[in-house]
Amino acid sequence: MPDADRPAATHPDADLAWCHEAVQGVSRTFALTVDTLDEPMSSYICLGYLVCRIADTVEDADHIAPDEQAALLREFDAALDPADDTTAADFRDSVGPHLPPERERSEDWQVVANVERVFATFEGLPPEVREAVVPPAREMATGMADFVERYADAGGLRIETRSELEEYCYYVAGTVGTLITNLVTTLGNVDEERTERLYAVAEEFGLLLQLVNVAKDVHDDYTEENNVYLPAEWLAEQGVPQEEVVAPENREGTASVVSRTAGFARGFLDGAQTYLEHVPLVEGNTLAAWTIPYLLAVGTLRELSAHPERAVTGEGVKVSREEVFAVVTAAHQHGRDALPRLRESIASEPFHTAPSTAD
Ligand SMILES: CC(C)=CCC/C(C)=C/CC/C(C)=C/COP(=O)(O)OP(=O)(O)O
Repeated sequence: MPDADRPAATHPDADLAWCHEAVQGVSRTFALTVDTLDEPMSSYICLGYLVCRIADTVEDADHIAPDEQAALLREFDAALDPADDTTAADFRDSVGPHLPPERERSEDWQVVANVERVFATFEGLPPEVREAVVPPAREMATGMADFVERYADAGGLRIETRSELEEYCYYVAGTVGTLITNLVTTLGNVDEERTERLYAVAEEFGLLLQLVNVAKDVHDDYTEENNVYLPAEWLAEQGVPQEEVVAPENREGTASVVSRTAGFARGFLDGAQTYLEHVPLVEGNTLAAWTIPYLLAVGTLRELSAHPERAVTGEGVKVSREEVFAVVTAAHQHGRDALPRLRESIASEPFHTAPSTAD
């Protein structure tokens, strides 16, 4: 959207408050993160994430035909493009017929329905914030459109190889790493060497978090969204066709691919930790905000190793509420030097039962 056409938020404070409320409903990860950041970074990340989440909701919608989904994602990209006349209102008009009826609308779809409000609030942020968010958000939306088109005939995504899984994770989460890094490096006075170092590992942080989700959500991704992210080549080695990924007779075979995916994710832990060791704490950015998802990923990987089959049956793989609480508390209490010790402790046993939490 060109600058001249930028709508002013009519009730900026109420709109911003609405956006903060909305984040609490759509993402457990970002609910914690946004709460743990200080202002103004908290609002920058809140809006940046909501913009990305709209694309994600369209991409996950299996009630929309793939060609229509791809067209919506491309229109969303155009609405973000400063050089294009397409507006959030145009996108809202196009997505309108696909919105679930108001009473049945999930929080994700309420955010999509309120795209104009999200954009108006986003437009009220400083220009350098918008310039940090828009390119990665556009890369995400167009990457998602490409994937939806690639698998249009399959009815849902069917990742084939390890490298395709990595490519997919880059578009849906690596781009978020870039978005965060754009914000913390352009708003802070960060030297070139540190900036380069951060970009080199930001993508790995996103890949880590997304691969953990891929490994733990096998059942729901297939039954609720008709997507199989476990690579066909890995499943084939276990004799499992992608269409039978959650069939009871394939439980063991699929579980071993879940473990393999968790191992793949583990390979990105060092990169994510390097990010945490160097991320600049500027404009309300806090170390704890990013330490929390990192340590929760470590805990989820531990649970995945212990019970990979639970990702297949739908029983669910997650760290307990008590452990989340203990991790959040520890992330607030400790600095960068404690990261290796916290990681090691959480990798071996649930954190709230570990002796070191009583330190
Ligand atoms: C540099 C850096 C910090 C990179 C990390 C980038 C990042 C946070 C990517 C988001 C990936 C992700 C899987 C979020 C959680 O899922 P979700 O939002 O779908 O919701 P859930 O938490 O409810 O599963």
